Amino acid sequence: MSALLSLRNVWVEYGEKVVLEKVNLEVSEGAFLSIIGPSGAGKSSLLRLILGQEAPTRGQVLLGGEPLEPQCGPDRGVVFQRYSVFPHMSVLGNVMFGLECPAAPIAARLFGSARRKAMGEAAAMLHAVGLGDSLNLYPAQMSGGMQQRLAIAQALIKRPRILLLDEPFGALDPGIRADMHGLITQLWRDYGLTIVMVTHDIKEAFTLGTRVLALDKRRHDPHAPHRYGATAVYDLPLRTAPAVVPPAPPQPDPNPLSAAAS
Ligand SMILES: Nc1ncnc2c1ncn2[C@@H]1O[C@H](COP(=O)(O)OP(=O)(O)OP(=O)(O)O)[C@@H](O)[C@H]1O
Repeated sequence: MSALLSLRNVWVEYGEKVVLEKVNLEVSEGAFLSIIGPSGAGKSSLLRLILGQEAPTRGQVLLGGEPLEPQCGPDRGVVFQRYSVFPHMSVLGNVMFGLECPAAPIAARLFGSARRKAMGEAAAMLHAVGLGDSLNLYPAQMSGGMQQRLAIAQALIKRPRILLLDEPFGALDPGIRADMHGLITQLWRDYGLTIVMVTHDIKEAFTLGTRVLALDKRRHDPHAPHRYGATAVYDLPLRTAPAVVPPAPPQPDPNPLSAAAS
């Protein structure tokens, strides 16, 4: 099977500082790739390349066999550790924005049946992430775990081909983190997602991932630490299904739009 995402001899350099060198990576559709490595190894830089926020200084990044567009498109969704939701919008508004903005780029608002359809779609996605009863709340009224559920819904509503997670659960308490592991596993299965996740938590990397990639420097120059960059030092295939047992799916609200209409 051909790879959904390919990195071919990718380098990231800032002036004389080499952050990543000779990174070669093929990620097949449906994979859950965890990326680990010491602080400063270039894990977030790698995600920014896949997101299209940055271009490699050498090499190529291909999505579906095509060179990546130089900006983030709807084919890539991303969830950061925090602050990725709009604080001035309700939960439903946050997710609808992802549908309204591309469909009506000037007003960022749909009307009539198109709006009702978008509302139904956004409400269904919020049910899937366990926020079906919170459509009218604002982010400030929600816990960190709920905000991350919202960030995931916001990323998934555009049906990305690949979901990028940058330390998505790093700021959460252990219990909430375990719930989120169940949720992301459930969504990965239900939506047939391809996921690339950066984490500092090695247990999390091995529990969730079907494959773990470790970035680190192979060569060091003690007199010029910036001279060599990190690369993939280990690439461990684990299994085809993650070890986490997903929780029972949330019960859908029989009439999700009634809460949203108020
Ligand atoms: N715009 C930039 N200009 C110069 N150096 C940069 C820039 N962006 C990142 N770097 C450097 O690239 C290196 C890798 O940073 P990056 O954030 O990708 O590492 P990381 O592995 O994600 O680290 P952490 O685990 O601490 O989040 C760091 O040394 C950082 O200082």
